[in-house]
Amino acid sequence: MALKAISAKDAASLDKDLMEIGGWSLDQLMELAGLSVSQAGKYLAAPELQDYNVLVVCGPGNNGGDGLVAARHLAQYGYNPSVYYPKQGKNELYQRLKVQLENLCVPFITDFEAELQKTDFLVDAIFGFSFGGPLRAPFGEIVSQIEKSSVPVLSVDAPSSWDIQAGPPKEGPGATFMPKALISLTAPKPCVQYYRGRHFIGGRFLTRTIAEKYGLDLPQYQGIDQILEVGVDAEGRL
Ligand SMILES: NC(=O)C1=CN([C@@H]2O[C@H](COP(=O)(O)OP(=O)(O)OC[C@H]3O[C@@H](n4cnc5c(N)ncnc54)[C@H](O)[C@@H]3O)[C@@H](O)[C@H]2O)[C@@H](O)CC1
Ligand SMILES: [K+]
Repeated sequence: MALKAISAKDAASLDKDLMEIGGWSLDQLMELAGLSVSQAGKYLAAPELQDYNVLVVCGPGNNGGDGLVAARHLAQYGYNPSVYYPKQGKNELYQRLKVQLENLCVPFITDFEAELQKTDFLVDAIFGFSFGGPLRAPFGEIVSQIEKSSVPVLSVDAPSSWDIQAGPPKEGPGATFMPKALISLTAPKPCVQYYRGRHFIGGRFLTRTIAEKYGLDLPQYQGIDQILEVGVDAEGRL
């Protein structure tokens, strides 16, 4: 199935349209985005829920917010998530998501290296479509550690450290980062052409009018599913 990509600028503008014209709140969009991430995680993880450790690494923006929501759903499904959130977003929405996780006894860990050793699966919710420029501390070190580990990774919206347009950096942290799975939200970002792995689409809130405005395809989600698996062929086409 072919799905057109959306630039970072259009993705930000589409979000604004959903909220300013479409009647959505950020909480709602983030909830559906995070729900999709959790469904992709469940799809990829082992069926033995109880002993399955999932480490959700969250960045300071809304990509990190999607990770916080996903961690909550994974906990409710019966997985054993923990959250690494080294630069915590200050706004009220992130604070509330954090309280929700604390009430489910989901740990916020500080020793990332030790946690990486015991995790079965990692959700990369560090940066999404607003990432730009070289990685600032502490994220260069975090991405390097993820890159070096053999833990399977699900990246949310984009592999963190990749330029949204131009893909993986030529050198330094992230240059060899290739997550096992990627879930694009609303529409794939242009960097997906450099991606090789399992690819899902999620964020089931696109309307026909908005899809037409941005020249996007409406993903053909099946039934009640919040995600759809889409391929990437040998030439990088979706
Ligand atoms: N319509 C959609 O598809 C929706 C998307 N959402 C999510 O929102 C994301 C975009 O969120 P944001 O715009 O908040 O941005 P991001 O979460 O992509 O990143 C912004 C944060 O990263 C920091 N940052 C950027 N470049 C950096 C660098 N080089 N080194 C260190 N820090 C850096 C910025 O200072 C800022 O704090 C999407 O990718 C998606 O995951 C959802 O939450 C809501 C709906
Ligand atoms: K990401």
